[in-house]
Amino acid sequence: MANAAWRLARRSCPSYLQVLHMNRTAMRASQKDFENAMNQVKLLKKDPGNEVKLKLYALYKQATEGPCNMPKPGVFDLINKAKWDAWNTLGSLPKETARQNYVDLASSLSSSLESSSQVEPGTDRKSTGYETLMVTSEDGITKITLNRPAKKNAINVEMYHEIMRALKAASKDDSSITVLTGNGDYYSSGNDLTNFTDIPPGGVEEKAKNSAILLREFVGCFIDFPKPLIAMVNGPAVGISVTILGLFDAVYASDRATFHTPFSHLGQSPEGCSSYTFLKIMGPAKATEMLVFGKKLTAGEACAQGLVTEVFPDSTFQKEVWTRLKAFAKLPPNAMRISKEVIRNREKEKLHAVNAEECSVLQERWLSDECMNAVVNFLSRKSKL
Ligand SMILES: CCCCC/C=C/C(=O)SCCNC(=O)CCNC(=O)[C@H](O)C(C)(C)COP(=O)(O)OP(=O)(O)OC[C@H]1O[C@@H](n2cnc3c(N)ncnc32)[C@H](O)[C@@H]1OP(=O)(O)O
Repeated sequence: MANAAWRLARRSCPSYLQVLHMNRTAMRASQKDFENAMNQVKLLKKDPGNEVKLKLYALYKQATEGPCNMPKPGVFDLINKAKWDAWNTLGSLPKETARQNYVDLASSLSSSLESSSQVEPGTDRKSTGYETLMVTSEDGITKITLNRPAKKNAINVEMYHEIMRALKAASKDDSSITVLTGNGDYYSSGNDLTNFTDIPPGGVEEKAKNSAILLREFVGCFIDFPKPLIAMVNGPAVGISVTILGLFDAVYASDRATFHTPFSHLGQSPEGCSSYTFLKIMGPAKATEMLVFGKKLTAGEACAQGLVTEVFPDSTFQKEVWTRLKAFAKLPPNAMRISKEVIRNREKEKLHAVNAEECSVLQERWLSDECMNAVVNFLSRKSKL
């Protein structure tokens, strides 16, 4: 119902921006102003963010139905509870005032978001053009560094897109090998769990569908990457940052690194083709311990099981691995690319099918109580891995 209201608030019709600006001077917003404001919201080019969307939702409900007298949703029904809270906060605000406030808010959003969208995209970005990564290319090596150290390099939606962009660029640049690593003490803590809180107008089902599409495309880029792809696992790795290692050509790890895929704890299921690659790499028994029971492996254990190529003491990790990679990068690049093709190509079709299936299972999992409760627990700081 709440989503229906949000959709209603964004229902399409012609633009009435000018009329709306004239009406802003009136004492009270008319029904027509209100409808225009709803259209204005619909036409916003930028997402105003969850807080503002909640405010719009609450004002819409107050303006159309009056004070909130719905039963309060359960504590784990995170999204509907946030909506209920926003509406309930308006208390006995009169319908007319709510309508006027909605109109004012829509108008202010329209001017602030429209003007910020006129700024050239990327003008204040780093020279690399990435917000969440550092990408460098030298000595025949393109290095992609996950760069959200304060968040343990959790992969947010922007980072998923940037990694795909960086991989596509690396596949075409003149480097011969590509390296993925992390900045700070973590390699990556996996999927950014706050990704689950940005709910689109179509609700949680639409969110799950979009996430499955994103995940499939993301993993697809690793399956199809044409040059030798090397992971330098500088610290703990969690979730998807571990599962995709099965699609890399070599994995070098610091002895500080750990490998953890706690999908059952999170009410989720394996991705990154790990339901296929891990079984091939370490056999079903060990793969089950990791993927079903969430056993965390040390770097030594991961190496013994074939997931990691070699482990280095943390104190010499960078020096030793870079010396080796620089030597690899001097090998004839076409020979390396073709050898990778020979080794990997016969598996590609299978890997894409596995990827599609894993994403479709996850799409359902993300809607489960088990998964939603795990995310709520993390966000409310009740649980960590
Ligand atoms: C759309 C495609 C989906 C693909 C499916 C992918 C699935 C997965 O990857 S499942 C794995 C998801 N990851 C996790 O469940 C890890 C959650 N994080 C933790 O349990 C802990 O943060 C930790 C064990 C990784 C580190 O603990 P600690 O050393 O105590 O550090 P903090 O918890 O204080 O973390 C610092 C800072 O970073 C934020 N953060 C860390 N990991 C994540 C994360 N995965 N998502 C969102 N935020 C994360 C943490 O909240 C702290 O932030 P502040 O409180 O703002 O400082």
